[in-house]
Amino acid sequence: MLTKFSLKLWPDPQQQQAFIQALTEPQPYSPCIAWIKGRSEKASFQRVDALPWQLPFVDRLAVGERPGKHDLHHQGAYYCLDFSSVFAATPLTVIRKKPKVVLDLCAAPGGKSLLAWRFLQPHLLVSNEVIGKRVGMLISNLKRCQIAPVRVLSADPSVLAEAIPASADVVLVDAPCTGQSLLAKGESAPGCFHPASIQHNVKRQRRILANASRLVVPGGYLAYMTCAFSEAENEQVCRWFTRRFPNFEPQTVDALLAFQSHLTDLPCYRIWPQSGLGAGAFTMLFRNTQGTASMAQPLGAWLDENARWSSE
Ligand SMILES: C[S@@+](CC[C@H](N)C(=O)[O-])C[C@H]1O[C@@H](n2cnc3c(N)ncnc32)[C@H](O)[C@@H]1O
Repeated sequence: MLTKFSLKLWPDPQQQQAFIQALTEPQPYSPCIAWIKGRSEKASFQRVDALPWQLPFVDRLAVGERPGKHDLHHQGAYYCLDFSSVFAATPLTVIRKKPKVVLDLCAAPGGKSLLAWRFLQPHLLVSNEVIGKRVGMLISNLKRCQIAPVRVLSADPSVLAEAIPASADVVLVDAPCTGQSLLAKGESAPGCFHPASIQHNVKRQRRILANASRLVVPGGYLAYMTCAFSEAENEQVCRWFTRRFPNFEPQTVDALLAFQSHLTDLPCYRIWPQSGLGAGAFTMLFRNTQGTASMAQPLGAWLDENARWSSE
């Protein structure tokens, strides 16, 4: 099934082989940390050279470093992530104006929330995780890293779209997906190449994006990302979104031009597992071009009533 899948992605047999090999013989990638406040002198990790587009508060470490074991991690000095997550969050660097509200719709365990908070410094971060049993780890990570001000919600995106429409300057959709890139980390992702599983995810991704579109203020941004490789869950979902919601304009990210997806002419960016940078990621940014006046709802009272956790 993997061979058939790779044929759809790559016309070139060498690329197909490299892709298959990255998934069947996983190699370790550089671990990565995002500093929450500033770099600490106490950390003696061996770093590898930063890439030109790497977020300035992120370090890539030498393979073999174990930053999750260090006291500084327990103290919340940094957050550990796969470099693919840093890549997926990089389109946020296009956003020049400090946002009032950043809403992360699919937030647990919290990596993208944290990167967005750290880079954009919003007046308020709202991190939502619909699956109840995943909310605890999200709160625990936000608390450990002392992210504030933040409210944590646990609601389906459709509920939020109804309750607090046009309320966020930036909405993140790090969508649930087939998780195909887990294989490149040596983890399992049962059924991840099965067409039925891909279609199930596509439907869910479209539904989340449609609801997300209602949450973005005019002039605001919507970032879509996954850790899947299938064209259906990525380029095709984005193509569907641009047709269905033409007021959402695709945004070019100059820093990522070298990562342009070869599967589309939309500004979609990808890290492939055979690049050696990370297990894999897809990312695309849209801007809501409908009007410029803010239609933001008075969020505060609704959040006070509905938040599962608040930093204040
Ligand atoms: C790729 S993970 C998010 C990772 C997270 N953004 C991070 O960087 O740490 C996708 C998340 O979407 C959640 N999810 C599952 N079904 C969902 C739905 N219907 N709507 C919104 N989120 C959903 C999953 O529970 C999961 O936590």
